[in-house]
This record gives sequence, structure tokens and C-alpha cells, in this order.
Amino acid sequence: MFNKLKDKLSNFKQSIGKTIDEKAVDLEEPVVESVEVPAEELVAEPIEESVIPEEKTSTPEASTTPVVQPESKPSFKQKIGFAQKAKALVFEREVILDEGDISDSLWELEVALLESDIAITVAEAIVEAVKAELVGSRKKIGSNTGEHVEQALRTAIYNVMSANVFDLDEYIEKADKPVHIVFIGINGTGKTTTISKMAKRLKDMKYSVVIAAGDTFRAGAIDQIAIHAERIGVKLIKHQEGGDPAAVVYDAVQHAKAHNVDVILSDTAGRMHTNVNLMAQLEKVCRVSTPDLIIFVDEAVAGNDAVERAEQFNAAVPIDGSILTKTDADSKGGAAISIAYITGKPILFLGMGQGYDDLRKFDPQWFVDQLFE
Ligand SMILES: Nc1nc2c(ncn2[C@@H]2O[C@H](COP(=O)(O)OP(=O)(O)OP(=O)(O)O)[C@@H](O)[C@H]2O)c(=O)[nH]1
Repeated sequence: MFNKLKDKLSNFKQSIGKTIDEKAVDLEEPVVESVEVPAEELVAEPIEESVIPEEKTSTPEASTTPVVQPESKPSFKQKIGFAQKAKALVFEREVILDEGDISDSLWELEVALLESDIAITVAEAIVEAVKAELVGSRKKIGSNTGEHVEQALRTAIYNVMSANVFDLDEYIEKADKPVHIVFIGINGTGKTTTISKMAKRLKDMKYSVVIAAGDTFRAGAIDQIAIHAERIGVKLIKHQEGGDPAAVVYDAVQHAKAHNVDVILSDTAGRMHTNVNLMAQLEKVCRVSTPDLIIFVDEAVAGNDAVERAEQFNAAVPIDGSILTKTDADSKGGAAISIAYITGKPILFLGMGQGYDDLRKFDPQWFVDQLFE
């Protein structure tokens, strides 16, 4: 999963790490900072000899500062004499990154993110966040560069992915029943399979479930979902092929109310967001039986296309969240990283295989961990 993206992030870590290490090598001698110390402080307390390590006094920098010869240690009186203009020396072995140091690597990162199908505004947001974290940061020479860079990347990716995180389980638990959830999206992305996985999951959680066979448009769609419903052991409400999907969904809601069913999962016909008639039909379904939640389903492997579709569906029928299917086959991770940021609605679940149990509740922390494992 996400192997190409993992490689690209790892390359970025190495590229920045190399920059930092090269800068560290350039600093053959430690950086010496001079700090003015008020005379009173020095008079009150004699200068600690340890403040001025002997080996540093032979460096070129040290020769420009008040000279303290290690071989002829000054007496306490002499130290007091120096006090008027004395400076304490602070020795540090650190690299401070400036923008110029990492601009090439940041550009490489942006290109890598775009190549991974991450939407451009999301890629820019990640690069900006990484830059803000790294530029000006003090990096101890010899400490673990990779860890520092990885943490900056982790935080940036986590932040773009965790927009309006929403817990569906908690919602269903607390909501008045029945809870009506409508699934929308284009053909063939795994909507029907996802509804079946969700029905199985809810049934395992001891909720009663009814499925509405709202895809009356595609030949065979009703039979397909009927097979799933039978296997899982949940009730299906269906009409004839070509019937009005709004009527099917309405019947399913009435059935749920009459039989105290907890959750209604409504399938809808796959449609292109550009198909005006089908989008109008979808709006009708949502008008006739107002759903509590509308979930957009698309396949992670579609990358940017999935994100654009989510945006367009969201404009027509405001969604509450997304489910990305086929993440098990996705090497780029772009849709998963971009979709919540672009729509402002969270990812709720990831489809991770063809089995009924291959549905994973989305957790941005888990996702980020996968990228760096
Ligand atoms: N590898 C993998 N395959 C999946 C996943 N989810 C669904 N599929 C497969 O994708 C194919 C299409 O799934 P469907 O559920 O029929 O798609 P749909 O969106 O309902 O399609 P329409 O009925 O045409 O609207 C099927 O072969 C599924 O088994 C997933 O998470 N991983």
C-alpha cells in the first residue's frame, strides 16, 4: 500500500538529511556566540573556568575575543579587571537551516507529492508546513536528521488529512433511529461492495440494518446487491429495474420505521457528476427521504479524479464524508491525502480488499504511520 509515495517521502528525508550533513561538515569549527554579561554579575561571582574550555582558545574565533591564555591562568583579581568588558562564550555545535539550504529539496518534495496524485493546493500546504517547521530550526550536529525531517512531514500530512474528523460509530450510537445513510458516487468504484461491508459491520455491532436497492438504473445492480444482502443476512427493499429510486428509498425508510430497524443503507445508481438528469434524480432521492448522512464513495486508485469528483458531488448534494475503496491496490495515496482537505469533509472508512471485513475505520494517525513504517 502506498509504496511509491513511501519511496518518495524517504527520498526527501535523505535529500534534506544530506543537505544538513553537508552544512555540518562546512562548519569545521563550532559556532561561537558571544554574549554580553553585565559587569555586576561578574563582580559578584568569579568567572567559572569551565566556561572557557581550553581547546577553544586556540581557534581563530577565540583569538578575536578577549584573550584568556590557558597557560597563564589569570588570578581572581585579574578576572575582576576583565569584568568591565568581559564576554562569556557559549559554544554550540548546531546547524541552523535557512530557506536557501532546503529550497531545492522542498521543490523536489512538491514534485514528488504532485506525482503521487496529491492535489496541488494540498501539496503546497504540506510543503509550506514542512518549510515552516524546518527553516530556522536548530539542528544539533550528529543528532538524528531523518527523525527531525520525518516528524515535520508526519505533522504536515496528519494536519491536511484530519479535517473535521467525524466518528460514524459514535454518531450512530447517539442518533435517533432509524439512521438513514445514502451512498453516492460513480459506477464501478465499489459502492455496492462498500454498502455490503458496512451492513456486515453494523450487523456485527448488533444493529439491525435494511438496504435500499436504489440503483434501479444499471442492469443487474439489483440482483448484485440482493446476493450480498442474502449472504450477510440483512433485509433488502427493492423494486423493478428502471423504477423510481426515490420510491425504493422511501419504502426502505418506511419499513425501517415500522420494524424498528436501526440503520437504512441506501444504494444509488452510479452516475457521472456531469450527468444533469441523474444528478437531479439523486437530489430527488435526498429530498423525498432526507438522509441523516450522505457518504461519497470513490476508489483511491483514481487519485486526483476521485478528489475532483468528490468536490463536484459535494457541490450538488452536500456530503458528510467519504469512503475510499481499493486502497489495497493504491501505490500513490494521493486521493486519501487530498480528499478531506479539498472537500472539508472527513474520510470515514477505507476499503482494503474485496472481502466483507475489508473495511477499515479511518484514522489519520494510522495512515501517517503506514507512510513511514
Ligand atoms: N481490491 C479491492 N476491490 C474492491 C474494493 N471494493 C470493491 N472492490 C471491487 O470493485 C469492483 C466494483 O465494485 P462494485 O461494488 O460492484 O462497484 P459499484 O460502485 O457498486 O459499481 P456500480 O454497481 O456499477 O455502481 C468489484 O469487483 C469489487 O469486488 C476494495 O476495497 N479493494
